[in-house]
Parts: sequence; C-alpha cells; structure tokens
Amino acid sequence: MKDRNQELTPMLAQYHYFKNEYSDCLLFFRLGDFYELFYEDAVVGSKELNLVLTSRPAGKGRERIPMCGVPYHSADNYIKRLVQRGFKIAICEQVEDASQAKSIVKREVVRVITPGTYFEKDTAGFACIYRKGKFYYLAYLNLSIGDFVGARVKTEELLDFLSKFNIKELLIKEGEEPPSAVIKTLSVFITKLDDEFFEEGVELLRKAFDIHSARALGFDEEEFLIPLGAAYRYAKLTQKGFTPFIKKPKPFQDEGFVRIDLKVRRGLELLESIEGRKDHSLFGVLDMTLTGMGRRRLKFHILNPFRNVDRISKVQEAVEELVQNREKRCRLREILSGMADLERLVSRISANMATPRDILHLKNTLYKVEDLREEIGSLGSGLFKDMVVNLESLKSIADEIDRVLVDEPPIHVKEGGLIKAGVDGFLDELRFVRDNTRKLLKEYEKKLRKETGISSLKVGYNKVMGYYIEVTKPNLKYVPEHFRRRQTLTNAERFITEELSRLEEKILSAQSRINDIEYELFVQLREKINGELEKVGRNAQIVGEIDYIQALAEVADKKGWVKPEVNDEFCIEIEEGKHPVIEAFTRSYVPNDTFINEESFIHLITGPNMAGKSSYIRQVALIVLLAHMGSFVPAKRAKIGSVDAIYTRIGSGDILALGVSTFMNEMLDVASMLLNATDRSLIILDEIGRGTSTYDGIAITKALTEFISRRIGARTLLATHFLELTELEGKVRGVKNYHMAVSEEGSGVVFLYTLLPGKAEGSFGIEVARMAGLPEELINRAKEILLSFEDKSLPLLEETFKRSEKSITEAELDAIIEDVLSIDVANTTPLQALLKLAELKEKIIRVREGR
Ligand SMILES: Nc1ncnc2c1ncn2[C@@H]1O[C@H](COP(=O)(O)OP(=O)(O)OP(=O)(O)O)[C@@H](O)[C@H]1O
Repeated sequence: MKDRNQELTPMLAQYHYFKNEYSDCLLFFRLGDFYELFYEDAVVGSKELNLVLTSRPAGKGRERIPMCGVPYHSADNYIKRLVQRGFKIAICEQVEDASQAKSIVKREVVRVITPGTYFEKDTAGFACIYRKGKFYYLAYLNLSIGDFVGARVKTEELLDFLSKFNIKELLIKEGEEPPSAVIKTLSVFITKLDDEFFEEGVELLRKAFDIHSARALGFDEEEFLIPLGAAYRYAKLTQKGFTPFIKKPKPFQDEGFVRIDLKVRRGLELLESIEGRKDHSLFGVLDMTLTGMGRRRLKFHILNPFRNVDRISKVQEAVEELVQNREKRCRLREILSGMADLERLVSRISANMATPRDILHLKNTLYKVEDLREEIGSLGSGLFKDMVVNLESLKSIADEIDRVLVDEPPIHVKEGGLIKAGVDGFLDELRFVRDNTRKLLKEYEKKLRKETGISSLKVGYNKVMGYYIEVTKPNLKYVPEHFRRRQTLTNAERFITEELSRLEEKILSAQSRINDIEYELFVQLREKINGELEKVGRNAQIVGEIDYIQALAEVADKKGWVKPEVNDEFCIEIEEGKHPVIEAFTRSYVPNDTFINEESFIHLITGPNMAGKSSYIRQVALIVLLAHMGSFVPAKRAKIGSVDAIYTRIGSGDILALGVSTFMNEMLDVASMLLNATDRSLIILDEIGRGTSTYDGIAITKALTEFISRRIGARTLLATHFLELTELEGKVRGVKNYHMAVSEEGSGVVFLYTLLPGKAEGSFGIEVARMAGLPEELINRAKEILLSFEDKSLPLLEETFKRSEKSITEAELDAIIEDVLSIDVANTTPLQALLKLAELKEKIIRVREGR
C-alpha cells in the first residue's frame, strides 16, 4: 500500500510524525519565526486565541489544510492562555540551523507544557495521587520553586489536603477516577498515566535521589514512592531534560500545625472573600510582604498556623522586636523590596531557562542577602540569631556574575552584548575588529603604501568582491608578487592578499563569532551558578521567613494590634477584639470582649438579623488563628489557650458544585467535625439547622450543643436565631448565653454591635426587612401573621421542647453507656448480641417516654 505521507510535503510528513507522538497535545511546530498549528489544532488555536485561520497546500493533489500561527518571540502569552484553559502543548523546535540543513530542517519536541508543569509565569504545581485501601498516597511538586512533598491522607480528607496547595493538574492511574469533589472544587486538569509509568517512575526516583527505600527520605511506607516517582517522571518527561531544580522529596509535616480545612478557609475568607476579592480577605489585610518568597510563606501560615506554643512565642518575639524597632524594620523593608524571587530564579536557572536579566537579578539579590545578614545580625531575637547562622553568604557567586556579566544585559542570550570586557582575550580582540573596521583597513592601507611606495593605493570594499586593493595603471609596476589580481578596470586593477583575506574573514564573521563566544561564556557562568543552587534555595527560605515576620510587624504597628499571650491553658480571653478584615473597611467597628473558660466554653449568641453575630464569631476565630501564626491581634489584650484545630460551619463556605443540598452539606460538615474535634479545638457554628424545618433545626442544634458539651468539650461559639436554645444555659455544662445588643428607637431598631450576656429579646426580622425597603403593605401583613403565630404556634413549640426535655438526662445516658461498655464483645454470640440490642432499645424507649 502506498504510504499516504509520501504524498505530503516533506515538512508536513515530519509534522505528522510528531503529532502522532504527541496526539494529546496541541503541536506548536516551529517554522522560521513562527510556531504554526495545523489541522484540528489550528481550528482550536484560532478559536481560543482569536487568530486568523488560513490554509496551506498539503502536497500534490491534496486539499489545502487549515493553519494558524503565532510569532515565536511572543509565544509565551499565547501558551499561557491555552494552558490556563487546560490544553497541553508540545513545542516542536528546529534543532539545526535552517541554512545548514541538507534537506528538511531537523526538528524535535523540546518541551511539553501542561497546566501543572508550566512555571514561567505562574506559581503552579501538580499532584499525583495513588489510592490504596482507605488512604491516598500523594505527591505534590511545584516546578517553579522546586518544592516536592509526599503525604498520606484518608480518602475523605483528600480534598482538604489538596486545597492547601495551588494545584493546576492532577495525575492519576489509568482506570481510576479521582473523587468528583476534587475536580469540581479545585477545577484541576486530570492526566491519566498507565501502570508502567508509575513503576518506572519509582525506579527513576530511586536513582535520582540515590535511595533504596522510602525510609531514606523519611517516609514510613514504600507506597509513598509510587506517586512521588510518577510525579518526578512526569516532570522529567514534560521538561525534556531541562528539568528545573527539584528538592529532595520530604514528608509533609502536618502535625506541627493547627488544622485548617477547606471549609474554614472559605468560611473565614482566609485567602479571598466569598466574592473572590483578595483585598477583603485575611491575606489581603496581612499582605505587607515584599517578596514572592514572603508572600508564599504568609499564605502557607494562614492555612497552617503553628500548633506549638514555644514555636509561636519565638515568632512573636521576632515580630515584637521589629514592631518596636521601626528603624530596623524600615531598613529591612528597603532591602527586601528590591529582591527577586530566589526560589523561582533557582528553577529557571536549573532548567537552563534563565535569561541574562534573571542572572543579573540573582546577582543583585545575592548582594542584598549580604545586607540582610548584616541587619539581622544586629537583632536580638532567637529566631533572627538562628537565621544569621543559616543564611549562607553567596557573595562569591554574586562577584563572579559581576565579573562576567554586563550591568545592563539584553533579554536574549544569543544576541551578544552580555559579557564584560576583559573576561576573554579572544572576545575582546573580535570586538575590537568589529568596532574598528575602518581604522584597521586604513592602517593596512597605510602599511601597504609604505611597503610598495604607491601613495595612491587604496583599500576598498564592494558587495560583489568584498575587500580589495586598488592600484592605478601607472603604478602597476610597483605591485609586489604576493598581490593576486582580482579585477581589471579601465584605469586601475584590483588585488587581494592573504593578509587582507584573513582580515576580511575576521571582520565579516566577527559579530556572529562574538555572539557564539558570549553565549558560551554565559552558559559557563550559568553552570557555575548551578552548582550552588541548593544554597540559594535554602537562603530563599530564610528570606521568605524574614519577609513574613517583617510583614506581621508592619501590620501590627500600622494597625495598633497587640501581642497576644498564647499558652496551653483552656481559656480564650479577648478584650476589645475586632474583626481584622471588617475593621479595615468599616470606619467605626465596635469592639467586643470574649471570655471563654472551663465553666463557660459554649457561647450561644442570639440577636436579630444584621446585629453582628456572624462577624463576632468569625472575629474570635480569626484572632485565635492570628495568634497561632505568631502575629499580633486586633484587640486591647488577648490571652489565647492554644487550639489543635479550628472548625467552622458557616453557610457561605458551602461547595455548592458538589450537588448536595445546603442542609445535607451542613450535616456532612457537622458529622466530620464531631468525628475529629477534640477538647483543644475551636468550633464556630453559624446558624446551624436553618436549612430544615424549624422543629428539626432546633432539635438538632440542641442535641449538637449537648453533644459538644458532654462528649467533646471543645470551645464553641454558636450564633443562632433559635431563642429556644438559650434554655440550655444552666442545664448543660459550659453553655452561656450572649446576645448582640440593639436599641429600639421610635419605630425602628438601631444596631449597637455590642455583645452582652443573656439572651436576645425577639428577632426583629420584619424590622430588617423594612429597613431593606420591602413595601409597607407587605411589612404590615407580615406583622399580622407574626402576631397570629405568637398566639398559636408558640405553645406548640414549647410543647415540643417540653417533650424533648423529657428525653434523656445525663445520668440516664451514662447508665446506658455503662451498659454498652460492659458488653464483652469477644465472647458474645450473634444471637446474644441481637438480644442485647433489643434490650438496649427497649431501655431507651422507656427512658424517653418517662416510664
Ligand atoms: N462590631 C461591629 N461594628 C460595626 N459594624 C459591624 C460589627 N459587626 C458587624 N457589623 C456590620 O453589620 C453587618 C451585619 O453583621 P453580621 O452579618 O455579622 O450580622 P448577623 O447578626 O450575623 O446577621 P444575620 O443573622 O442576618 O446573618 C456586617 O456587614 C458589618 O458590616
């Protein structure tokens, strides 16, 4: 059979070869100064990038094929747009000089760009997951900063865990499906890889990091190597040998941090507000960092606050020192503000993607590291002292860059103008030739005139002949033998000499040779730097930490926040606390106090709509979180007993895409909270139970409050409209009522935003509706209906609760628990178990009915 490709033009035949190999990618095929897309790729590309779709002949007797293209020097922006939309791109480059090519120019795919591995413009990363039993083993790899971690999480915790990272792509085994919540919530691009890929990945990883077992990396099971290996192999495969610096994989340390899950992150608007605004989030308020390294660290600690009290006080001490020493802080800010992102530079340099300007930034930043060391060295806090020891001097690299690279290098590496004079003798010579052509020729002319005695001898140039020596006819008799005749004119003859040929060659090739030599010297410099990248990476971490601390100090000083006392007690005492974000955007935020202790640790906060309940409970959670970050807090005084986790159930944190109703969502959250919370946790509940009937809602919230009090003992703030709950004060251990005060003035209600002990009087819902501008007629009718409810329905409600009061007392419940605990499960037959179950059920029914 005739090969169809033979009928294609040779170039398109080559295209087909690569497109077959990279069928899941859009193939960017380099043709001169353009990357061209053909066939379907061209149709997709033109649509996504708004490019003109043209066509070209495909070969003899064939129809024209669609095509579109982008200029290579501006391809980055197009690539970025496509990658952000989830496309994979294979870059197929010309790998030989087109002018040297004997037939069709040689091409190769030099990189595959996927959403998770594209790191030029974004800090993106990808994860690889491997499921075994109840667990997921996972690897996270960020190519822009080289971070590489492994972890093991329970199936149901996968989403929370992944959401800690900025993941654009998820690798998974062929045949397995990732949890739909992960895809919907994180909107990641899924890449499936076969078993073999995973197996070979492990081998590659072992070799790359020279390890025999996962233990060598600090992991306790070999399974960790499976996703780590696949992630590593994927990085290698997509970067085609130009893999950026990847740090040794290490276990993700979760234990040292307060647990903050995805719901808390959304509910408390930690990184962005519900409307997606960064400036209206905790991060927005705290972000006084000046470097990418500091910004990343800030985000990390917002999601991973410190758990350990000693660690917190170390950070606090450093922050406090910078709050007090404003001059020093200003100096640090001055140094930091001009620093490049060392972590990203490390990646670009190790992937051989660094431009001369990147190297220049590295030099300047390394000199600034020296300045930082000096400044930090004069500070007294323990943390700063540790930093000085760990911050390595890389001045020798900076000096080497300074010796070799010019002070204002061009963007591109191959255009020359990179290397300083004096670095390389031959380069200097070539430059002299290039810059002094006229002078050299004049000198040569002078020399020949002297040698031959022909004073009219001229050295000239034309495009056809190149350089020549011209002698007028009368002087031809003086021409020496080594002059070779080139051309005869009417009045003169033109010659060439060996020496002039050499000079010509030197002059004509000078620029391209200069460029080659400069490139070579630049590559050598890059290689020298490569050898020190680990040190640069370590320094980057410390710079990030300094930036983090100065940012907290800057915020604290600018906003007049105070240092909280953080200890291992149970209490939370906040005097005149404020919501850190609302405070920043409200002119007169009313501060409130919080006093939680062993006697009063479940606070029920009632009050009308709009009275400030939600803001208050979030404020407490945020102050506790800030305190664990080592930050100062918006309050007059604060004493925070440390927490192991913050849990929130706040409606706005719902992940609606999951296809579960609001109420079901709420119950799922509560269930997982009850499973994980301990007596060291902080629980924030906002209007639990409002997504179902009032009776069910009240019943569930009451039962939940009892459960938290009896079984968990966690510090809890619960905002509710169910005034019926306030009956629990005095009956259930730890429960205390508070309300947000309002005053009724004339016909309206005025919100005071002050938290007072005791329960609220009424809910004023209709009043709020009136303030929102609902028609007067509707408001009056609502008042009538409300009055009729108050006549009839309340007794009904009270009745319900009288009945529910009759339910189980603490003593009765303890008796039942004792009964269950006394069962010797190992020695119970199935029949005995069933009988026991029936007996227990009967007992519970009797207790509930008061029999
Ligand atoms: N302490 C405060 N000082 C000043 N303004 C406040 C304070 N607390 C809340 N507010 C303002 O009041 C508005 C309503 O607050 P919030 O949503 O907390 O009320 P709520 O009682 O939870 O209302 P609802 O029951 O309707 O959810 C907020 O948008 C905020 O701007």
